[in-house]
Amino acid sequence: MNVFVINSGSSSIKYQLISMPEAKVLCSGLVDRIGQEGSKVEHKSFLPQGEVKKVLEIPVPHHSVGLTEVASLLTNAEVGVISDPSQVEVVGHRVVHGGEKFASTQVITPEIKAKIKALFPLAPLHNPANYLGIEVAESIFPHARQIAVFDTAFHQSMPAQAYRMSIPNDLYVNHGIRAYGFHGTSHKYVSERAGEYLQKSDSKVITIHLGNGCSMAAVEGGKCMDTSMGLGPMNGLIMGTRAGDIDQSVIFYLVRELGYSLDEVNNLLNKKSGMLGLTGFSDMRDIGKLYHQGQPEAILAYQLYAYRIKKYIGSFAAAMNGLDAIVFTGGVGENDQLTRTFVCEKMDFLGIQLDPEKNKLPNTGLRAIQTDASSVQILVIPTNEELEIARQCFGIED
Ligand SMILES: Nc1ncnc2c1ncn2[C@@H]1O[C@H](COP(=O)(O)OP(=O)(O)O)[C@@H](O)[C@H]1O
Ligand SMILES: CC(=O)OP(=O)(O)O
Ligand SMILES: [Mg+2]
Repeated sequence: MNVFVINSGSSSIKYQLISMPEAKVLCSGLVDRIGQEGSKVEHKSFLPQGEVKKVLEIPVPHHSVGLTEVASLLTNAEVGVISDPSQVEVVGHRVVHGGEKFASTQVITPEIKAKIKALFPLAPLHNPANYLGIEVAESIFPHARQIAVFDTAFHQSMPAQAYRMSIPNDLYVNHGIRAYGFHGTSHKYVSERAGEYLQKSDSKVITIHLGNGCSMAAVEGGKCMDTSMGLGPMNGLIMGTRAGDIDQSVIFYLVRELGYSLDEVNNLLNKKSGMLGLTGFSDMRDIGKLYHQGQPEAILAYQLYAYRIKKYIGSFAAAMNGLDAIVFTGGVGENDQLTRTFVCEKMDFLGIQLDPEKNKLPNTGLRAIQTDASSVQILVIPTNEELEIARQCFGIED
């Protein structure tokens, strides 16, 4: 069964065509900078004769243009891996917010689409792009079953003490205001890999997903017990452009004293804050270069970014009453040695001791980077949200 997995972001689409159940990746790629200057499609096909790459530097004004280009690459004479779009039997969509309705993968129906749409205000950077991806895929692959895999699903196992907020009960009961958590597909995938590696069914693991969006999860015996994101994917860790946890007073001050509208506050905290607000850059590679040049803002930004992660490690270890492993994943977690160094510094009281040499190992797969004396394992595990989505799609089709 061919599953085409689409991970639509606000300005990018990541995709993979995966043949299940053997989990063979036929092709993969990225449509980047949608609606901006310099947009492009980077495509890789895994053909019998080897890997073939194709880069299209073309205007991609919106998601439908990007997905139409990708669909034609699937059947392209040079890099194509199928002969007709009807050979895609399932399209698996990453949908960021599923609210309290969806603890599992769903076949997309008009009702499901309406629910995804109703959650736009809670995930304004993500759900609209996910919805658009579904509509475009329905027109390009009309014969395929469209399936949604929700970022929130893995976190539905959290106990009430982790997801409820200390505000009047009515706001939860009648309006669903609670913590939901995100990046669940990634936290699930890497925590399962960690559990297999540790060979311990009741393992206590903290997963640290550091991409453009960043979040952490406390996972005990394979179940999520707590996570750093909440009602929407804004709070918790410092991210590329999002502030993460912030004192509520700041919002009132911005509105009452500095004349911000609520939309402007939302835009500030989602798109202009985080590492971008601290350094002028959101991409960790740029900030890493500035750090090595000794730029004070970049040094402070690294300190803040890591300090927030350390605080969550401490609180999640306390919440689980123990810790077997911490897992770094996502573009930054997998690749940035400096972030891992900062995070693990002065954590030996918890049994976390990084081996600086092992920390330099290339990102070629799962690796353990702690010293022999470290009682907590420090793992780097490349995430694979697309494979996890394909598995879940196959699971409900099977
Ligand atoms: N070699 C690297 N060193 C440091 N940071 C990296 C490296 N490669 C990617 N990153 C960072 O990873 C982040 C993107 O991560 P990714 O998981 O792809 O994000 P998302 O899926 O949220 O778009 C960017 O901040 C980027 O700078
Ligand atoms: C939920 C979320 O923050 O996703 P991303 O990291 O892809 O922006
Ligand atoms: Mg991501």
